[in-house]
Amino acid sequence: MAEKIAVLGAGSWGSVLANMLTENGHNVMLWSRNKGQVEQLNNEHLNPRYMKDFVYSAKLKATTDMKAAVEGANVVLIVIPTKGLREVAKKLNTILTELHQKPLIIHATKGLEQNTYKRPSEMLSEDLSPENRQAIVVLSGPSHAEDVAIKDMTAVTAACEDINSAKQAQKLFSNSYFRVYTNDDVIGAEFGAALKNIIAIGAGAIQGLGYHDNARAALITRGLAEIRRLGVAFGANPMTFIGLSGVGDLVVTATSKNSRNWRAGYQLGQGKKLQDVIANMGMVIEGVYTTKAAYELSRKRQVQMPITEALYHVLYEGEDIKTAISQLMDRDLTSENE
Ligand SMILES: NC(=O)C1=CN([C@@H]2O[C@H](COP(=O)(O)OP(=O)(O)OC[C@H]3O[C@@H](n4cnc5c(N)ncnc54)[C@H](OP(=O)(O)O)[C@@H]3O)[C@@H](O)[C@H]2O)C=CC1
Ligand SMILES: O=C(CO)COP(=O)(O)O
Repeated sequence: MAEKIAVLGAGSWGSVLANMLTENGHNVMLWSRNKGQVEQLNNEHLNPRYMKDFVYSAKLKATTDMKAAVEGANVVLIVIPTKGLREVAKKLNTILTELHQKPLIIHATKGLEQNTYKRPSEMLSEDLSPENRQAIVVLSGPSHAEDVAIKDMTAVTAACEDINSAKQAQKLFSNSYFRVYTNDDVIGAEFGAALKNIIAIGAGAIQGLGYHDNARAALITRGLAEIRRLGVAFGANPMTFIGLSGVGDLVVTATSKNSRNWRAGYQLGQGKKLQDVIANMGMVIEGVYTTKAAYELSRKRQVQMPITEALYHVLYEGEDIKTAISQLMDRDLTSENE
């Protein structure tokens, strides 16, 4: 059944998901705060800053007016970086109160909030009043916008404690090249999504330094161990970390040149300065901020996250990457399952 869907956020992922939902037959309105971008999407079906050379469906409509986007929508998909999520959620909450609407909320944000260490669904459940929303579903998994845009085969997870809402999201997004599984473990899905970006920066960095396949496999595997440790400490199901929103997303992000986090790490490994890498990316590098939040959270909770800690010292205290790697390798020898 065709649904009316508002998509908030027209960056690489929001715009490609909006396009896919349009092609799935839904009535989609894409919201962006950027007037020029909206005009170009509506008139030329292009969004070159975020998806160079990709031509969007002529049926996809965009607007800078959030109220117009949301009016009549029974689903709101939020695809905003962690840093801007509360600002957008608060604005949405005011609009939903005015419109007396109660849509299903789906989000695709991958990160943890600075200082509070909250997951995106926790932020949304605080800023969107219960009378203005149904359940909150997390859409997560190995899904670079660039691959979905060219209809490459992709599989992701729709996670929600309310499994019927997860199933609703599953139906909306699924098609011949995009397969959605359900999961009821929101905590695991969101920790996996946020923390894999840290390891992806690390994987890029070691490749930028000239290390090879063994090093990357070691980093991914031991990265997964510490992602799982932190997630489980907060109540995640350990099985979720061997699923799409865990190892799946970790593998794609830590091995793909499409990954903003991997590319950032690669440039750092080649000696570029963090501020220059951020300035030149032109898109969000969530892992830079998640590294700080996860490092602080792991210390507070007394969970061992040696790779995250090493990257924190590199990104925030200016430690030389080679020194950080030596320190990681020289730690006391230990058992794999600790
Ligand atoms: N790119 C991908 O392949 C995937 C990304 N994700 C996740 O999705 C989220 C979004 O990523 P992505 O699309 O890549 O990000 P981009 O950097 O490509 O785009 C971010 C979008 O969010 C908008 N935005 C940022 N802050 C605000 C704000 N305060 N108010 C209104 N709009 C805002 C930007 O608007 P403006 O242009 O005006 O700055 C832009 O449209 C991230 O958490 C990311 O980890 C998840 C899966 C895949
Ligand atoms: O989450 C993603 C793919 O699943 C996108 O990762 P990047 O932000 O590193 O490009």
